[in-house]
Amino acid sequence: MASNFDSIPIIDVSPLLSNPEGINMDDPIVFQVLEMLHAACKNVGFFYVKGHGISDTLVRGVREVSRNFFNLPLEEKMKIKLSSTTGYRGYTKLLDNKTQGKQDMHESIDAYKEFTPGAYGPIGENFEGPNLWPAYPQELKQMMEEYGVALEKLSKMITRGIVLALGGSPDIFEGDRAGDSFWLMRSIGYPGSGGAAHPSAIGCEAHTDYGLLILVNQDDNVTALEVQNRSGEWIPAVPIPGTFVCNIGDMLKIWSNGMYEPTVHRVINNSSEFRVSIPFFYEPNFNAVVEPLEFYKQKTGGGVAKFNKVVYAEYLINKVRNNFVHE
Ligand SMILES: O=C(O)CCC(=O)C(=O)O
Ligand SMILES: [Fe+2]
Repeated sequence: MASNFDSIPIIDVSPLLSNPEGINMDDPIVFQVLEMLHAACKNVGFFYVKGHGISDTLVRGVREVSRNFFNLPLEEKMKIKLSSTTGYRGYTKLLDNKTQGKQDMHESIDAYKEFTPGAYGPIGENFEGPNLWPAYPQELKQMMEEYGVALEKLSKMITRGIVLALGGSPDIFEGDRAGDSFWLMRSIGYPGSGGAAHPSAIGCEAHTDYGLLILVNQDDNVTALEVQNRSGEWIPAVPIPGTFVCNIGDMLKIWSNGMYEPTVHRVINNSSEFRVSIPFFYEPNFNAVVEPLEFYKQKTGGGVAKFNKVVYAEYLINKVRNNFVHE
């Protein structure tokens, strides 16, 4: 449960990356990072990730190239339109995405992990690829693919740190759980208010995210993401150059038996600038069965499960079907 935080902690994760053989718990600096991760997940549900080792060129580059795409005429962008027949991959125009039933003042490109058609039977057909990339900017595909590889690695490492913080086995979320994460990357463009009459001012309605862990790469010059504390106050996630904003999702709540709960957040772009952000959603395996883990049941309430199990793909399809305006 989010506490009455009034700021979002900053965690330098570089000590977790310095040992390629694994995270060394005996190192007091590592230990301190793990403690900070646990406290941030428990009390805030959000933290900035610093020292992540991903090049600034790539982090800024994916935003700039996405911005160039959003600047194209609508008819050009609609050539890669997302629908239920594209596996929910591709472009969604302004106001065609819904959060909590309300239209969002944003446009986006969604790319999911690609998998072999037929790999998951009938339910998998809903999400079969390939991803849809535009002819222009031509470099978007390659940059986003490189970005996806880097962000999956980073998400995995942070997840390991969260488990190790309580003395759990670091690979608890690998293998059948999230070892083959069905991740989603979403490039989002939020128009600036700039005095224009918008039918909706909310870039993204208040919500929690579905998966395990989310890393948001946001423009440096616009503050628009807001995080709700226990008293209902909205705390701005002011951009800190060189960091990602990390938050936890619904599936981590179930797996951790409520040790960690996702925090409600929303996006409002009141600036005059067009804002680009790229959340990377680190998710369970497509067909993972998500239920409270024994390790966390012991830590949270005498071994008793507080939540029912969920098949991730079923959870996802229900969410996604409610999210897009279908014509
Ligand atoms: O744009 C952002 O900063 C975050 C967007 C978000 O919360 C989401 O897409 O789930
Ligand atoms: Fe979100």
